[in-house]
Amino acid sequence: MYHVKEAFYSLQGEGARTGRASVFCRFSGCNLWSGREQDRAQAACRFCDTDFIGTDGQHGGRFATAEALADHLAALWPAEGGVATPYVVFTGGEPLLQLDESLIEAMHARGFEVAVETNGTLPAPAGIDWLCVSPKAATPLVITEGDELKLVYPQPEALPERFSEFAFRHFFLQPMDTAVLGDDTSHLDATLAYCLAHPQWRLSLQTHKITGID
Ligand SMILES: C[S@@+](CC[C@H](N)C(=O)[O-])C[C@H]1O[C@@H](n2cnc3c(N)ncnc32)[C@H](O)[C@@H]1O
Ligand SMILES: Nc1nc2[nH]cc(C(=O)O)c2c(=O)[nH]1
Ligand code: SF4
Ligand SMILES: [Mg+2]
Repeated sequence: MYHVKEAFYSLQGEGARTGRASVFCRFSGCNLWSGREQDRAQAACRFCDTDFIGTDGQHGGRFATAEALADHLAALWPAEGGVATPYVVFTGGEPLLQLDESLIEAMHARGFEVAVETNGTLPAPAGIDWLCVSPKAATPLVITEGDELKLVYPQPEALPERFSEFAFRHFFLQPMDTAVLGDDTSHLDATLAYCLAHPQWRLSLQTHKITGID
């Protein structure tokens, strides 16, 4: 059974594929935080900007089979999609708690390219076309290669230097959004300064928050 908090059609807001039309599948649950505010201060990941509890969001639900979930997600891609390759982004919560080869194959069978946004602490199934790893604090990474490493910045326990030798095609720093923590500090200036001083790293802005799309 797959548990999906929400699914929606939008533009990828972050990283190297910013602006690309995407179906998002947000799985329920995470291995680094319960998702409850009272647990945040003790969690392994403490700055999460996302509600991933339950299955009650838009187009959320419980799906018994990979085929059923794949049909549900494929239906969110516009019928007049033209020549663009359909694209699905599996996120969460932590998608690698639930994503498996059957679901990836079912999306490929429907013509989709498959992207994943993961915290990198769990092994990835075969067949992923675009893998984005976003390391969290002191947690041990089991995925040390992929397409992009997108580090939320700053994290005193996860300095960029720790990851700069890993085998990723792109290295991004994304300013930590602390609004969800009731804090209006901007981490943009520090992120800009790091990227300017270390050209290996590129700036990733959460453009969906700037534009107000999903
Ligand atoms: C909500 S997470 C879900 C996927 C996966 N659990 C992970 O952490 O990569 C999606 C993306 O949002 C980023 N993110 C989460 N909270 C953020 C925040 N407060 N500011 C900036 N990026 C954040 C994560 O680092 C990750 O790249
Ligand atoms: N537009 C948009 N782009 C995104 N990229 C990663 C997201 C996520 O929450 O994983 C996300 C999201 O929630 N919305
Ligand atoms: S690992 Fe990802 S989903 Fe889990 S709490 Fe952190 S940012 Fe949120
Ligand atoms: Mg998000």
